[in-house]
Amino acid sequence: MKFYFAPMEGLTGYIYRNAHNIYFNHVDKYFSPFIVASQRSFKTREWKDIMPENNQGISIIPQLLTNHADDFIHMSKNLKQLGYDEINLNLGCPSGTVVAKKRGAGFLSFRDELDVFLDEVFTASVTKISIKTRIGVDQSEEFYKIIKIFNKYPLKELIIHPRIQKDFYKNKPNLEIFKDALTLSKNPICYNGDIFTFKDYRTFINNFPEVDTIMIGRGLIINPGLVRDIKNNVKLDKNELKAFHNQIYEEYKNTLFGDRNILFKMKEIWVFMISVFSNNEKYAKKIKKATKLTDYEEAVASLFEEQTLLEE
Ligand SMILES: Cc1cc2nc3c(=O)[nH]c(=O)nc-3n(C[C@H](O)[C@H](O)[C@H](O)COP(=O)(O)O)c2cc1C
Repeated sequence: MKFYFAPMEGLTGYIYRNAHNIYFNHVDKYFSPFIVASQRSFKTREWKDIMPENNQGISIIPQLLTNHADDFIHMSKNLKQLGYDEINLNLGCPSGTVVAKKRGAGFLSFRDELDVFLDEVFTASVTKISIKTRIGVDQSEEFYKIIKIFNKYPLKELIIHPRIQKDFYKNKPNLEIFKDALTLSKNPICYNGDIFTFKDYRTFINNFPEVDTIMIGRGLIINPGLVRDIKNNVKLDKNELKAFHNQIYEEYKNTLFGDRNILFKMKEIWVFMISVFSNNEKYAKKIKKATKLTDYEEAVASLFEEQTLLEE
């Protein structure tokens, strides 16, 4: 089984990825949070995230968000120059502002335009292209039309998060549609969605033994050792989690300016990671309320000292 770390805007930037790769070296590929493609060169933040020096020893696939073939091709060329030979297209982002611009999952409603877009980017053939997609915008059945378009092109991989845009993260992944995708797709498939525990993984793989690639997002932010647990049955340890946390925190302190920015990044991780701890509510509140680094450090230290990690 291959495991991918899902792209997560605001969370899985290069600082997080590097720390994860040092402490939990069991993920086959990381995907960068999306970069909005355009004719410009990279913004500083984007550049830092994908520059090879900041991703040494990490297998990373950059992701682009756009509905303009010219922009996709332009940025693909820039990425190729940096050594990337695969680019992932984001057709899954459900956010209102992204969808309103016909991007991400919003592009799935404009199937003729999507077809023309793919025709142009595959004709240009700058790098290999994989797609990360939802199964539709308003209804799951849209997927049967969408897959016909994907099947016209030689994708490196089709990563399916079987929710519709309107679901955001509510409801359950639609495994009926996913099952059909496995038979209908001419391209290799990777599954993504709601694998939070070893048990979730087992249940999924019992139902879909033919799947050989799984992408995990929130489950890995909650428990960064989840893939190791699945592969080797080694549980997350509090000391290594603390060391992992400290590495990320120190790096943010070294690269970001001002307590506010550092705390903002750390709090985003804790929204998820707090769930591996027992009795976490009180600590979650303290971390959320922290406005100074010292308050934050105190809250985190007491959490690690006073609570244990939950098993599942
Ligand atoms: C905070 C957040 C940021 C995300 N950013 C991206 C992104 O930049 N690109 C993308 O394709 N998906 C993004 N996603 C979606 C995840 O990659 C993934 O598809 C989704 O969380 C479902 O997988 P999971 O159930 O394993 O978390 C994001 C999700 C969250 C919650």
